[in-house]
Amino acid sequence: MEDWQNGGFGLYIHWPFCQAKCPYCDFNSHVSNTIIEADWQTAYLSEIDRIATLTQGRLLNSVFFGGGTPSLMSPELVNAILDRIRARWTLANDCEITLEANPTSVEAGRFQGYHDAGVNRLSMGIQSLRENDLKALGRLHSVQDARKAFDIAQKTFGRISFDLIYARQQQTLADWSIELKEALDMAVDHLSLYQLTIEDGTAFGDRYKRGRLSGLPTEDTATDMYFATQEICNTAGMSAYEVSNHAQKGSESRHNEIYWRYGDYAGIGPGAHGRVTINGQRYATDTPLSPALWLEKVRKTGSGEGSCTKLPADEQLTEFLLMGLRLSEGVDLDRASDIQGKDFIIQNKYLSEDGLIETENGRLSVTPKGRPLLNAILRELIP
Ligand SMILES: C[S@@+](CC[C@H](N)C(=O)[O-])C[C@H]1O[C@@H](n2cnc3c(N)ncnc32)[C@H](O)[C@@H]1O
Ligand SMILES: C[S@@+](CC[C@H](N)C(=O)[O-])C[C@H]1O[C@@H](n2cnc3c(N)ncnc32)[C@H](O)[C@@H]1O
Ligand code: SF4
Repeated sequence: MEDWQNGGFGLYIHWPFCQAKCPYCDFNSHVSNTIIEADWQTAYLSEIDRIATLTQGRLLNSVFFGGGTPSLMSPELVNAILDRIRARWTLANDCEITLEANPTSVEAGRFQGYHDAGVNRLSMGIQSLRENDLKALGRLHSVQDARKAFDIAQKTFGRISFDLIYARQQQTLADWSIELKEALDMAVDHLSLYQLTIEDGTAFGDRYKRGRLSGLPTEDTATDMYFATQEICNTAGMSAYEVSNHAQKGSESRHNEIYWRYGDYAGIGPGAHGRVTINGQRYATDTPLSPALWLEKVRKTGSGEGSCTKLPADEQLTEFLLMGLRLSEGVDLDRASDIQGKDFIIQNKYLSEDGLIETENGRLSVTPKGRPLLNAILRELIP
């Protein structure tokens, strides 16, 4: 086996800029009007060369342009990055190349260019199909923009996905059920459905602390929304393959699966993290968060690496379970034993007696009933 013990190998490229900062978002994204693309291109290509040297001979299963808003990159920049990647690694025949896009008309105008550069999957941040809610979420697109951009994407790419956020302010269970069905009518084969999380350090986080974020559903309503989501998507043939990700069979995101199957991925760009195995040793890598510092570091030292830490077996096992149990397919118990160097034993017998987890054909998974309790289950399973 290897590569990496079947999770595969991918590259994550982080573009850290957005046109405006959304009030809920704690991703590493910044608004700047002084972006010199040529400098960014030089830095990305230099990082690709450095990482290619460390991972020579590996077969690439996925490239993911994430952000920030990668659809603000010019197609020429995306093409230059992909050209360099194609020159440095062998790409698997079915290599998935995804780019995250915001659905404004300007960005939709670049879709063909991304396709021509080699992108074969587009992931669109639609977030909501309700005008007022898009405004409350601070988005710059309208529902009509989103639908138009989606149509263009559908004509351009073989695979498309979009993200929606639910459990929003003033949203009821009935509202969400109708909106979700409208989304499913848009004939997609992959959907990411995220429950709104109020993150510290965001505008929503600040408003929430001051008691100024009104109309959020209660925890019980949000849980009901989660179960309704599962039911509606199951009926539409779009079951969850991970907590928030739904797909038709065969349309699961390869890139996401690399992370959840605990494969290897190298992170390029400000704030990108990676898990890379070199000579049998698994490392966790990261890079400086600040776009300016990252750019400066690559230019001056020839490396954007912030830290590169050997992962001890117990941390690997924790990560393996944390990631893998999010997937409906669960984790391979033999691999858990391999990682920790002795048999992996489930200590708490009540978890399976209560129908929260199950073991079948050498795999351990969390049942649909257990899924909302995933964090509590993980605490019981991690030695
Ligand atoms: C890095 S963003 C996506 C890229 C793109 N800039 C966009 O906004 O469309 C990835 C996704 O995470 C989700 N997301 C970000 N912050 C969230 C939050 N606080 N709660 C729930 N989902 C969130 C959004 O659905 C978003 O599309
Ligand atoms: C937020 S998810 C959105 C997925 C999207 N809905 C789709 O199906 O394509 C984006 C992907 O990029 C990865 N990612 C996001 N930020 C990252 C970072 N800073 N370093 C490495 N990977 C990152 C995530 O783990 C995930 O696989
Ligand atoms: S949600 Fe997307 S567009 Fe909004 S700030 Fe975050 S990364 Fe940027």
